[in-house]
Amino acid sequence: MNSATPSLAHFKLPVIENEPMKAYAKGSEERAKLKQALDDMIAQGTQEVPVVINGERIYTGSTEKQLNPSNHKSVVCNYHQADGALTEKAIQGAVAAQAQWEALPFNDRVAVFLKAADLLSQKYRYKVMAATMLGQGKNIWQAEIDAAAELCDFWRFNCKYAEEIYHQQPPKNAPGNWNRVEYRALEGFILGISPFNFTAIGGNIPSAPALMGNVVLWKPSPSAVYSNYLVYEILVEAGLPDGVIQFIPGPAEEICSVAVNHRKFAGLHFTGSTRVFKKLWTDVGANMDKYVSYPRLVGETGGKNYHILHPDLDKAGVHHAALQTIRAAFEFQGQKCSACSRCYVPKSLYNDFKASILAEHAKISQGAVQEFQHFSGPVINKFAFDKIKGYIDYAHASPDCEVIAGGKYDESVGYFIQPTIIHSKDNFTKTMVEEIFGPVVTMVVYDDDKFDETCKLIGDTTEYALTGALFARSRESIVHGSNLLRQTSGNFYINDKCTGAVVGQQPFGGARGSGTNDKAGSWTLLVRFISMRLIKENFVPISDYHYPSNVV
Ligand SMILES: NC(=O)c1ccc[n+]([C@@H]2O[C@H](COP(=O)([O-])OP(=O)(O)OC[C@H]3O[C@@H](n4cnc5c(N)ncnc54)[C@H](O)[C@@H]3O)[C@@H](O)[C@H]2O)c1
Ligand SMILES: N[C@@H](CCC=O)C(=O)O
Repeated sequence: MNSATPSLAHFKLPVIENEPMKAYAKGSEERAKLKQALDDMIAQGTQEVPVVINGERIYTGSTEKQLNPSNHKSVVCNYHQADGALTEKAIQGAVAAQAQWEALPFNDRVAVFLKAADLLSQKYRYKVMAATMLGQGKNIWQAEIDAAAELCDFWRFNCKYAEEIYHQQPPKNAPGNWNRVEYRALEGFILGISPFNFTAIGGNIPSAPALMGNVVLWKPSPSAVYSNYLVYEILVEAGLPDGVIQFIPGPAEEICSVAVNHRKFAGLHFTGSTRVFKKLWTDVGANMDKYVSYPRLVGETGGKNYHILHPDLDKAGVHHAALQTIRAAFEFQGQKCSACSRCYVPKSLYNDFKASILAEHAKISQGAVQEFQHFSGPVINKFAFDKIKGYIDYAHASPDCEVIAGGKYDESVGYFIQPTIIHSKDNFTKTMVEEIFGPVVTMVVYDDDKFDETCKLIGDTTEYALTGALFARSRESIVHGSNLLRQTSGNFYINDKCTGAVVGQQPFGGARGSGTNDKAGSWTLLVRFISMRLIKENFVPISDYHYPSNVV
């Protein structure tokens, strides 16, 4: 008999609010505590990160290193890798754990994630931020909005959304009947694959399906293993039962091949590049005859996000757009799927916009993240450095492009690439079309009387449709532009930068090449990981099978 808490009440969640963000101003308590956490983490040296399956921490001896991108001679952790056999063991353990986890009353599952959020908010905030800064190259503010605030918000708001979903019941009952719906987990396991660039996404990838009663194999990014492992241990301390989430860093293709070929593969929760998601989709498609049910494939992928300025902007509006473009293009070195990497400027405003953005660009300081004054830090690794460098070298060599700011790079200590601004005469130059995922933004100029055509160009230029922003003054321009740009992004911003969605405020995601647009940070993501069962209970026995219409 299940030892779950008997259902003796309908519990109400605590009031769910966004995690307050701390400013880390000079002399503040939070800055001192974060500094201490950074110093401690630097002093502790390289950490060992295990595979965790069924609660067992497994040091396989097959290890890879996660480097500090600010100083790539420094090793943040050695992580032990799962292989195919351990992946199979993780699947068996997860599937064995599901029945008891799903049967746990909703409030007991919720309590794990609410407690994890409070543990992160208070006890572990600075440690997880320090791991995100040193391991992934985020400065203080980028670490705060991600590894502290957004992850707390994911954990808390998902509970609120899940409660709202559970309250969705059939509105009508015929006399003598009671119709009810239960929200089952999916049969089998979910494969969760997370990217390097947000610790919060790492935490949400396994947590969202698990909250709904699913069991998950979580493969973190090799460039975010340490912070993701700390997140995992917080979930364990919060009471997550063994086997519900299996933590399996390791060779992605080997792990995914075992998982995607397994009969009990019930779904994929992926965030990462479009290329990888499309490959996984085809791998699943090739195995459809093996599965118990149709797997749920949920993916948030690439972006080639834009800012467009309307000709009706005044000088102040142009300067505001320049400031917001600096933030959207260069925060976290442009390593956000939402980063602004293309900018459309009307001819009449170009000189003012160029003057503003160059003046602001000149103020950007770049360096190691533990030197708090820097707005810009390193890109994540050698692969990214070489890829982004290639786009900059292309621009330097292209007759259609002029590098008007930045354009230099240095990997002698960390993977540092200067925030770079390109002016292109070609609307379809490579840096206007392809995702760069680095601190590079390309601007093109359009004729003032070609706003409508430019809006169409925005949609026709890339495969992506993740985020975009329109800067305009009049309501008429805002309405007109919003309508023309409807299909160009899943997150559309008006007079604001195209990055920075907050859980509970701006559900996040895009369609086309940017993903399935299931919207992380909203209820629509959670419903992808449930399978409803309708229950109709009849209270009144019948005495005859005939219907009145049969009586003649
Ligand atoms: N839309 C969003 O919400 C969102 C959020 C973050 C990142 N992203 C996208 O992710 C990319 C950057 O993150 P990244 O560099 O970690 O992406 P990535 O695709 O290189 O890696 C993402 C995850 O996939 C794994 N992976 C890599 N190759 C794989 C394979 N062949 N099979 C299975 N798994 C594989 C990686 O190990 C990692 O865990 C960018 O394209 C960015 O736009 C999108
Ligand atoms: N949700 C984040 C982007 C996540 C992807 O990298 C934003 O809105 O800036």
